Amino acid sequence: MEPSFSKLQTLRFLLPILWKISGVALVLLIGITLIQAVIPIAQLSLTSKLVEEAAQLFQGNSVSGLRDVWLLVILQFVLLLISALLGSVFKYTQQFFNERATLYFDEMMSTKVNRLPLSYFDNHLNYDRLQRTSFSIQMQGISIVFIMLTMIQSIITVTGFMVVLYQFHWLLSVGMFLLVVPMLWTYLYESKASFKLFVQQTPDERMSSFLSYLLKSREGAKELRVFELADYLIGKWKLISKRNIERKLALERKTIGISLGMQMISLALLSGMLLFALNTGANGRLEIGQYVALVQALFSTQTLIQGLAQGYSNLHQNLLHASEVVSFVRLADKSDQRGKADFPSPIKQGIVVNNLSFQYDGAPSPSIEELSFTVKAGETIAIVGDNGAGKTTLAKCLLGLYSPSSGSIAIDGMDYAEIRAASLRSRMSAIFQDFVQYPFPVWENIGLGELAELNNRDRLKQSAEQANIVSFIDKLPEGWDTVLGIQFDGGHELSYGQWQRIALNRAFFRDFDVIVLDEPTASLDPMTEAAIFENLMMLTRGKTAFFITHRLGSCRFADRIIVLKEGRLVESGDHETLMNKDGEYAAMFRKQAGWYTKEWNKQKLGV
Ligand SMILES: Nc1ncnc2c1ncn2[C@@H]1O[C@H](COP(=O)(O)OP(=O)(O)OP(=O)(O)O)[C@@H](O)[C@H]1O
Repeated sequence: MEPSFSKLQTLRFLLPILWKISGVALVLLIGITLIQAVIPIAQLSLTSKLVEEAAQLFQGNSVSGLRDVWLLVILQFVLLLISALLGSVFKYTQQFFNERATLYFDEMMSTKVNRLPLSYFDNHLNYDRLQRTSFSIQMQGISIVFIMLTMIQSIITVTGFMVVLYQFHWLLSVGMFLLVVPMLWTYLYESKASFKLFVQQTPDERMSSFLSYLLKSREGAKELRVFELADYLIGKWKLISKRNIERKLALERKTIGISLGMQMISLALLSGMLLFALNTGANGRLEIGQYVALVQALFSTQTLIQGLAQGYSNLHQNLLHASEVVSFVRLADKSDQRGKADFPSPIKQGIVVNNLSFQYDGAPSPSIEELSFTVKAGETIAIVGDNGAGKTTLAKCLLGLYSPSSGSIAIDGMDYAEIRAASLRSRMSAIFQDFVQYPFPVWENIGLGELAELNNRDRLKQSAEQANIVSFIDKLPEGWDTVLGIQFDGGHELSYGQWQRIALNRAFFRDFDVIVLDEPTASLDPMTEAAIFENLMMLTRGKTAFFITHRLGSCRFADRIIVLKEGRLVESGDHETLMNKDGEYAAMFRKQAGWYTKEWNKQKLGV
């Protein structure tokens, strides 16, 4: 996939950013580059003079004796010293600039990723793009400035050398110029081919890193041992990695062949020019000092031209990588196209879901279809249904994380799309099935629910009291300051259910109008679960709450139950109404209740 930004557009986007990162460093780097560019030209004329003087001295023809030679040697020493000093300053400034730029681009990417709609993460092509953008930022994007500086330096030096060569004979400068063509072609071919391979290989590289991570991660450790999967997964990883390596080596073989051909042409040209210089010398038209300078100029120019061609091809490749970054950043900017209204807090009337359908990117059919229901402000709604019925999808739509494919959701008559994203988020809270386990202290794990109150220990304690987890926190080795999880030094691991209680508290710590709880008690013991549901009324008083659950007993706490089946709403009403109706809900409820009754015994299972 060819990035959609031209090299010029990419440069126009990048250069002001690089200037912003550190203008002073840029000026310093450019200044040093310019000085370093003319030093070799001065060196060349010094060498010529030095050899001339030395030849005179050795033959006993020198008028001034050693004095002039000494002066030249000192001059050469000073030039080399300046060059070395500037080299060191350049190296440090480069490192400084690199570190700053990496930080800047990493931050820019993380910010942009988090501004993208959640649906961005539902398409595998976007994961490929994210991977490529990260790689391009880390490895390539910011080297553009250094490549350009090196090229400027080489162009100035080469021009100086070309002038020197031209003074000997115009044929030499033309011959040198001819060297550029095959070199440039070769390197450009190589850079285009390797970028194409980089894009092609992204899905395989992703799978390979996923497997490599799984094989070394804590998440995979249990299953890999129980099912003895290590050898199988290592084999799978090796197969993909070998395929990747083979593709890279095939490209390498091809480019080495082409590059060898190019080198032969350039060496033949160079040898021809050396013979020409020797011939000129033999005919008495060159002094020995001039001959030495000429040979030095020829070799240096050849090396510099090679560097220039390589620099140009690197620049080309880097710009391709950078255009990945630019198109990603631009794409993120386009995504936030919501309205400007504020969330109508507190909610007075309620939420109206009207003909809501949502289809995932690339999915063959909608996951929820034509859902219509209303929720009064302050109501607690249970959402139930089989696996894959569309409960979580509906929850994400209710949270404004997904925009409807068709239909709408409105709060107090205001369509979600009209509300500013930040305003909508600030009034919503949620706990998901796969909540995050932050390896931070307890207070931070809970406080993250409402960043503005993160350091308000009194509010944290009050919220923990309401959620009934104070005694649990007090029993932890360092109470509120206990770092959770064992990934880091001094961390204390919790059971999944304990983690869930912390995550629940985080959700309730937020100052919200609407809360969505996706299987909030799935890992809790029956006593804790009962306590939480009894507490739910108090915790959500005056707020609108949705909870998804497979444990239908908890639906008794809901004002209303919404039953989904294959993405459609099939029933809605409170527990009594739905039981009396004797439809889907009643069937599911009886099935579950049967597990706890006398009739459900071993005989029924045929044991
Ligand atoms: N990111 C996705 N991309 C494509 N399809 C998806 C995605 N997430 C879910 N689906 C599909 O949408 C349908 C509804 O999924 P959803 O997660 O909403 O169901 P659910 O009722 O919450 O299920 P469960 O009870 O198992 O959690 C499923 O058929 C699923 O395959």
